[in-house]
Amino acid sequence: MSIITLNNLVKRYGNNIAVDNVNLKVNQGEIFGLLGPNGAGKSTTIKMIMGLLKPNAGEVFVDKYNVEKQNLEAKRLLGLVPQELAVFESLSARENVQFFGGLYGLRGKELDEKIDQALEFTGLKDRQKEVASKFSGGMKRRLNIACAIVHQPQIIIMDEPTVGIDPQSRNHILDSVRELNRRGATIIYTSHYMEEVEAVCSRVGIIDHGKLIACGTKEQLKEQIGTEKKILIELKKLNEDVIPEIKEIPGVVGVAHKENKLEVHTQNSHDHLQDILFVLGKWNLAVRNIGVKEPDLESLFLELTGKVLRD
Ligand SMILES: Nc1ncnc2c1ncn2[C@@H]1O[C@H](COP(=O)(O)OP(=O)(O)OP(=O)(O)O)[C@@H](O)[C@H]1O
Repeated sequence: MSIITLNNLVKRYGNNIAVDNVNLKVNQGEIFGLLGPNGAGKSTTIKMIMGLLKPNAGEVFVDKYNVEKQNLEAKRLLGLVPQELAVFESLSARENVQFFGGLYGLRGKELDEKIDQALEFTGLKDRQKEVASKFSGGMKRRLNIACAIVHQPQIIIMDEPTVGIDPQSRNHILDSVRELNRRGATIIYTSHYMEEVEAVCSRVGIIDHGKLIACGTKEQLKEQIGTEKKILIELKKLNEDVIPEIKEIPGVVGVAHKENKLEVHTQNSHDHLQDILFVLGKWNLAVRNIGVKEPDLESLFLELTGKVLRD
């Protein structure tokens, strides 16, 4: 069941079209990744989902609510972790979370309990009394998350939550994305880091110049372009006579070799490893090492847009 629906969504800034007729459904309970380079239109899309920005055309539904017309009802279901830190430097961690909890209408004992849970969840409970200005970049990012989830929303939108932080905080954030999802939240996660999206998201939309150019599970996306998988095999000793027989295995599209190493290119949709090992065994060729290089979203992006994802 879809919990967020974008219908023909358009946003222009003067002549620049930031979001270009995007149609998208995000399913309840999934971690949906919105992947695209800087300036692709990710933040603009998120702002329209949150009702912070009015589209030029099209509409957004959050659950059954039209975001423009039933903004309050929709907002109650949403929590936004914005790209720019939205914490008050002069307030303590606890006071920050308290402020945001208050905005969502939490009061008294319920507010206190939910603040405790949000601080605990983001690993900031021990530092709750310290002012945010003393925090490292990674801790501020975690506080940003605590503020966004204090009201325990059904849907959490994270806009590039790991930009400019150390690897430890990054891993902490990625773990918390998985944990929030395990506890039932639907997550939209935007990033221009392919590895992060691959690591945490169940489905991915790829956006470039405001257009959603591909959407599906990671496996579907990779199959869509039919990128080859490479199987790298190191043998004790290579007998080149085996190569024509490996080439005959259905789905094998090419074999390269150097010294005692074979590089077998196969179609991604088939699993050929067993067949290749069978042929090598038949020729009594001992295998020292095997590695499989899967196609990744980076190669898909390159194929779809003709450019690399990284800036
Ligand atoms: N307030 C604004 N006024 C004019 N143009 C804008 C404004 N906000 C965004 N844009 C433009 O709209 C396009 C999409 O920007 P957006 O911030 O949505 O991209 P993004 O994918 O989130 O990239 P980033 O990761 O850099 O934030 C860009 O060309 C950007 O320059």
